[in-house]
Amino acid sequence: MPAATGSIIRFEGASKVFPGRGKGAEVRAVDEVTLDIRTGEIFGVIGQSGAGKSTLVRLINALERTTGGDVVVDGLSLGSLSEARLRPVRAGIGMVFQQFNLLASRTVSGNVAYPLEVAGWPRAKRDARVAELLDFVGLADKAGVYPSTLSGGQKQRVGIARALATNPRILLADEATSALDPETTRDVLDLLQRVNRELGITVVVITHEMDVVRSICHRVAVMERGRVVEVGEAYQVFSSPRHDTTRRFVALALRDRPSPEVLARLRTRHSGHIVTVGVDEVAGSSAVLTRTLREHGVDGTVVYGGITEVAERPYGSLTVELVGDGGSVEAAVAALRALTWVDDHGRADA
Ligand SMILES: Nc1ncnc2c1ncn2[C@@H]1O[C@H](COP(=O)(O)OP(=O)(O)OP(=O)(O)O)[C@@H](O)[C@H]1O
Repeated sequence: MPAATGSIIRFEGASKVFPGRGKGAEVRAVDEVTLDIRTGEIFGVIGQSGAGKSTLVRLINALERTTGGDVVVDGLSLGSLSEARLRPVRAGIGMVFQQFNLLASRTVSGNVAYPLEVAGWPRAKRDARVAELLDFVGLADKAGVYPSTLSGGQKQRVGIARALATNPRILLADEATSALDPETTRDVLDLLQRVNRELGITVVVITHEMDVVRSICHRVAVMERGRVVEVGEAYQVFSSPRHDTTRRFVALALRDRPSPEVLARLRTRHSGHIVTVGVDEVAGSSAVLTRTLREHGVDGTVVYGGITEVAERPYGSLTVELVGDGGSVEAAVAALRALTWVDDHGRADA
């Protein structure tokens, strides 16, 4: 993880209230959010549709202005800045969108060059920068083609190259992978990770998929109805979610724990004592599990589960059928409990 030092973006009781449409009530899209995003990190904002994620992120580049509180970017309080003084702040922030927003009438190079033209870069400098960016995103051979001929993943790479053109310190990615298939999503997430690591750019990722957070985010905020209901290190939030909304997102991303239906099927196939055991960096690995069972003379058969990576650290659970004599299974379960969390499903006939 890059060294995350001071905060580059700070929400200070920031609110955005939209007037009601027609006779409808006003919408508190962002409701008194206080939050720090640190220099050099990949920060995720997750929440269901309508939670206020897009609005929160649009407050960072002042595409939306706060109606209460403030947002401080690089030490500048946006609430007090005029439109003219916001311009250089916006130039230091790149943005990529779910629908790519490429100009169909321009080639790939033309799209990437666009913000440089707007910023008044001379032709030769512009061409060199575009070549460098296309090389970085792996599209040097597509410079002269039009966006309509590109795949979704390639379009998003162009979007990222364009967003990086003017050397921003911050990149905002609003559901950047939501229109992509899983394999292409992985490629684009890898690219965002390189943007962060190799260029030192702070990346803010908005998503409704915890899998995106699991793959690349260092820290995450969970939003619900305009509020941040949980914030922390991605690993911490995955391993001990405190809010119900967070728990639902985590369960969807990991899919490692057996549902009641799966458990019922497991019982028809396995008559022994079934437990689900947490596997994480602190509590050790599946090797610790195996050793503990061996020490108690208990046989363990993995019947369900999965171990994945959260923020590049191991995390998951294994559901195991335990078979042993006398009280050995109970003793083994007690020993496991001392190491990690254990969900004891018992025996089918218990
Ligand atoms: N310009 C606007 N005028 C009125 N209401 C708005 C406006 N923009 C957003 N909203 C409302 O603010 C709330 C939050 O919207 P926002 O788009 O920020 O949520 P989101 O979490 O990004 O959801 P999604 O993923 O569906 O975009 C929603 O109820 C939305 O209808």
